[in-house]
Amino acid sequence: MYKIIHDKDEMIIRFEKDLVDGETLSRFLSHINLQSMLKKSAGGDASARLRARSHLAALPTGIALLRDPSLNKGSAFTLEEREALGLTGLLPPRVHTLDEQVQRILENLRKQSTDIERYVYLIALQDRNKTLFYRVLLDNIEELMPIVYTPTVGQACLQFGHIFRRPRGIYITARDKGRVAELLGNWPFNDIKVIVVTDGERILGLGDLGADGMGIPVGKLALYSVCAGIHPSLSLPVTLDMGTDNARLLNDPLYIGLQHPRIRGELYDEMLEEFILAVQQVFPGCMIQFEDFANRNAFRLLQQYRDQVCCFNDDIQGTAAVTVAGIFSALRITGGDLKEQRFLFLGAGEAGLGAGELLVSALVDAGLSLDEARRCCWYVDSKGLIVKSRTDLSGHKLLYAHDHPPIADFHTAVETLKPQAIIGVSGQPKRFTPEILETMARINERPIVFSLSNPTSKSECTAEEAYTWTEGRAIFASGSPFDPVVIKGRKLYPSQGNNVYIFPGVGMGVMASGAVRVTDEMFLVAAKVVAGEVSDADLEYGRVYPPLPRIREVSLAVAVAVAEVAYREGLAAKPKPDDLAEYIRGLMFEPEYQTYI
Ligand SMILES: NC(=O)C1=CN([C@@H]2O[C@H](COP(=O)(O)OP(=O)(O)OC[C@H]3O[C@@H](n4cnc5c(N)ncnc54)[C@H](OP(=O)(O)O)[C@@H]3O)[C@@H](O)[C@H]2O)C=CC1
Ligand SMILES: CC(=O)C(=O)O
Ligand SMILES: [Mg+2]
Repeated sequence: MYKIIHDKDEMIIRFEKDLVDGETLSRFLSHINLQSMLKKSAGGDASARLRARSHLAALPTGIALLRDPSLNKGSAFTLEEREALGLTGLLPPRVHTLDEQVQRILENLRKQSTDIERYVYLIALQDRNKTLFYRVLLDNIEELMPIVYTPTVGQACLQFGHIFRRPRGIYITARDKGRVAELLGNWPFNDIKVIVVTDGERILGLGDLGADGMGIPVGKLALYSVCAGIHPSLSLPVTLDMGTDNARLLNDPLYIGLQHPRIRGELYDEMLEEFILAVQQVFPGCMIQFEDFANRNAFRLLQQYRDQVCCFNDDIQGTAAVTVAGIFSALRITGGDLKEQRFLFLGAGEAGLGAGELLVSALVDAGLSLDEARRCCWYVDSKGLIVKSRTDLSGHKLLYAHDHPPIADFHTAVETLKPQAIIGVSGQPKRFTPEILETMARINERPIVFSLSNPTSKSECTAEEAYTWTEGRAIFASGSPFDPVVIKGRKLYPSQGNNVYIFPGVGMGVMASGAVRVTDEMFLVAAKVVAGEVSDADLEYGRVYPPLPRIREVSLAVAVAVAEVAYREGLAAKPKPDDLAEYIRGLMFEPEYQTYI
């Protein structure tokens, strides 16, 4: 796509006419840190010419080039590149292809004896050679997503300070008050389109892991690049280290965060506000994804900022979309009418109430009144069934407090309410007991059982339990992956009901259209698109989500639909391309080596 001619006084980069769009160009230029020196050619077409004095030289050379993970190709540098870029002698003589390098990585990875070792190995690869890292992940997504994401990322966060090698992303603490913009400005890339930010207080279902929660934004952003092709240089993981109330971390000499109790109240809110404003200033137009904040902050931060800046909460909105998508697919198996379903959630937090809200939108779309739609959704929280007579309810829970006698436990709620679907989002393992599953199977020909809590150790039941206690009739999805299960000689394929089907595509759709807000409508269309990508053959295997190897196509379809919403709702800052799908496809990062010479 581009060619670099390099002599001792100047460097010229010529972009082939019409092959390079502004986004690719700026991405490339931000790599080489010379964006300010770009001069468009007189015709203003897609060709561009850059001149720079050699002391500002573009590509690093020699060891510095090998140490730059965005540009490094390792043994794949050609002999010409080695000569021109001062690499001759610094690499073993044999030139390898990207495919051969992938083979080497897989061989080594599979030799590791534990998943956490595989995690450390992959993160080290990300530190060395991003192209190779993303190639390996993209081509082996089913095998490797459980390593860079749930469940292994959970284990990594539990011991983050102990496996820590190199920093990644930006850490912001309360002692940085007044200079958050300056910290963001320290990031080497200035064209950031997506930030995933956490304060580490509710990492998966593992609770408060403080700054050790950084593994989550890092993992989510790797998936933005793998699943939706958002170029890695366009995203930034951020941890707001507001302290931790985790006694183990407060006493751990290897903990990476500040060892003080969690900051609450005014100072916390001021830090959040400063961060949000700093992002607008340093990375205008950047989308912010709130991730794994505790319930007490998640809803109110979303409420506060969703109409002010381009942001969303993945645990509330992303999870909602993937849950609704799974329900749409499951109904194709049961033949049920959405309007006649009763959904019983175990857990009435971010994931549960977010899913309820989106289900209600879908039910209203299907013709129910708001009240009727809400009556389809029932919740059991840590204190029992949510009903009108309870006096301890607040916020969104009140919307689902139906007129019904109190029920203390989930099994009795299942027996009494006879739901078609039970959805576990409690972060509490093993709550879908054999008795509950048997009851679901007695009530329903094809019971819908979604056990969405992460990581695997927190799942409300395993795939094997779900199938065993329902005689293989359950339509089962889980937040973390489970292997297929053979029941009575039949192989059943559980699906992974995880917001990874949603957030990468949403981010790409927002970026492509320049959407200035992220709306609920975007999540509803995302749910419909994901459900629409499930084939009849998938359903026959028992899958309610598309197979992971199709995730790029699925994310592309989500991105197109989300961008369409942005254009329709007047939220898009960019002109609409004639062919939106082709345009977005063109933005997608392919992990391939560029030819430097
Ligand atoms: N698959 C996916 O894509 C996603 C999965 N999740 C998972 O969902 C889980 C919950 O996350 P989130 O909603 O954000 O957490 P929250 O803390 O917001 O909510 C947890 C809910 O579970 C309830 N709960 C806790 N213990 C029990 C119990 N013993 N019986 C019944 N209910 C109980 C809580 O009750 P109370 O309100 O009374 O405190 C609360 O309503 C986590 O494991 C997370 O990993 C989250 C996002 C995405
Ligand atoms: C998947 C996810 O976002 C969670 O478990 O928090
Ligand atoms: Mg999350």
